Amino acid sequence: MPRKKPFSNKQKKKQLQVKREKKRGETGSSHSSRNASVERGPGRDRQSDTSDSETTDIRRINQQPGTRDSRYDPNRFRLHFEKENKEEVEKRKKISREKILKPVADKELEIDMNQIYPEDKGLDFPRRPSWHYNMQREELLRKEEKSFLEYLEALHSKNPPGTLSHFEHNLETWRQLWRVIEMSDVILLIVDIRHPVLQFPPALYHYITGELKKYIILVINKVDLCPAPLVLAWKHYLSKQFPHLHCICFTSHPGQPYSTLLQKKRMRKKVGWNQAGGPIHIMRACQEITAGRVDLSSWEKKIQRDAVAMGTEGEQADDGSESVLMEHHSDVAMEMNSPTQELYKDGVLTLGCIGFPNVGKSSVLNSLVGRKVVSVSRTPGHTKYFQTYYLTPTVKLCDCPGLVFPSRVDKQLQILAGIYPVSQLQEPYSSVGYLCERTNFLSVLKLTHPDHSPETPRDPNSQDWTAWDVCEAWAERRGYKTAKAARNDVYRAANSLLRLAIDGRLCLCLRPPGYAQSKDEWESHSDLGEIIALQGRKEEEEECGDREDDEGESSSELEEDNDRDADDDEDADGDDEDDTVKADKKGLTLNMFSVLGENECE
Ligand SMILES: Nc1nc2c(ncn2[C@@H]2O[C@H](COP(=O)(O)OP(=O)(O)OP(=O)(O)O)[C@@H](O)[C@H]2O)c(=O)[nH]1
Repeated sequence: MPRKKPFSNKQKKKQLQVKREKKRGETGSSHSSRNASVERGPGRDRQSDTSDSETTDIRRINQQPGTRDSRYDPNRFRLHFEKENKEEVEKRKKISREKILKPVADKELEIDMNQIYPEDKGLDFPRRPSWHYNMQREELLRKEEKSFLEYLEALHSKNPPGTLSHFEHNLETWRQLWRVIEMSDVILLIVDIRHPVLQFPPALYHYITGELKKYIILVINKVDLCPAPLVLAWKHYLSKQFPHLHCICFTSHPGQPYSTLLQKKRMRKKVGWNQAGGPIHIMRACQEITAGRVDLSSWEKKIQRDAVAMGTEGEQADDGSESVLMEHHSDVAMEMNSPTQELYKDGVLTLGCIGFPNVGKSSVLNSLVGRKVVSVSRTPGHTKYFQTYYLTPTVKLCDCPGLVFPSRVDKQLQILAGIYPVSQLQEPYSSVGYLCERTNFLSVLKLTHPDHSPETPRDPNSQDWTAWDVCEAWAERRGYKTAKAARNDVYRAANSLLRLAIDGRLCLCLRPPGYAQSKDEWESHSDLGEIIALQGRKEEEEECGDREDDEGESSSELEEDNDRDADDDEDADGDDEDDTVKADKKGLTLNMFSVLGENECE
């Protein structure tokens, strides 16, 4: 009898998952070829379902637990990124151990749009191929898949291996974008003020404003995380580059610069979502765009009501009891609308929130509504389905899952911008190195150099740091130890540092080209007061946050969160604070999404 092959639990799980997927396909439920994502590489023509497969060159991230509801697959819109070459990963690890970190010149933080999205590299995004109402479902799906393959081929023909950033390979998620763009009259494109050029694909701008002739309101979000002069400089740079944009600055957390996660949650619980800075500016931009074709007076009144309620402590701004949140689990592929359909249908303005993962789309939506209607998380790719919500009888909001467009940005910077779930990174150290070379990490983290090798003893006060040293010193400071050998858990420390950066607590802000020369001009600009007021700061506080001043919180404030550094849902069940406190009391890292594999690093 042949010997049985060893079969790991992981393999078993995968086998069961594949079986389940197959079964669903056979029963004719929503999981058939529509679920397919197309893969590049040796198996280029092959199509796969959403199950994990080690044989492909696409990595599927954010495995979600299955639900009893067999109508939809929670993993259908998982992030799909190209797998990284093993040797490349090992090489980067080695460099992180050996390369001495050197602060980069300020000039290097100035990033031009053309560096990220060079015009001649064909950095387009997948478009929905033409269709007509008489098409059969299967025919349409095949056509979309074929067109997606052609898109990938064209992209790779202009960009040699290793030059492209991580980008979304899940066709299902692109379909969600198509649908949201089709049904929206005005697009709210949301970017993070710390790195707006990364998240603003010019191809999308040209498609929406040029081909579809629709308007884009660029919501420059999280302005609480950047110094006001830099916010102004970015706003002017983007408006100049893209003249058809309506640029709006926004924050869901005004008045709380660099507050800890715990403070942020407590504050939100106390004051709710209706204290955001910016909804009125979005409303005014919409008034300008619609030019009286939609009656927006109900929205204006709502904002006034919210402002009054905010002044009356403890009062809930708007219970929104008449509004309904709809999750669209349906077959998006079959919901066909012409992208140039009649605008403002039935006198309703539909606003579509789109953007990269983690830029704060759901938070903007909650802030516009004035309370939590969609869930917010630090984990990128949290929003799974597009969701619609009536803000008022004449204003409909639509939240789209985050999408990563192809670009030529460094993967290290992409990770710091929060597009990749940190707990699932194969190699976090090079991103830590990237961060440290661009921030004043030593003064913020107050680290002591580890004297980590008896063969090459180093001066503990040495300024020669490698990325690995930083992680080791942070592990030592936070008491992160490996379970087996009780050595410093460097991987966990690296994850923790990256999360601090993504949350904006160790702040890395890019700058528009020429910022260093024109800094004085921005610091005395007449619009500065408006931005500072939006941030909820006082003028004298404004100095902080710049690289040469302070990159974030003090080391003790960073520690206040006490290990709360997992990829967690910020407001799961709306009862986040209690969970946090419980976790803090126990001194444990509570990973509500242990399924994400966070604990694997321990
Ligand atoms: N400091 C600060 N943080 C913010 C702001 N808006 C959102 N965040 C944080 O950014 C993270 C992501 O927010 P979400 O609203 O879930 O982002 P999203 O774009 O919907 O993310 P996906 O679901 O991945 O597409 C959360 O940790 C939020 O607390 C803001 O204005 N300021």
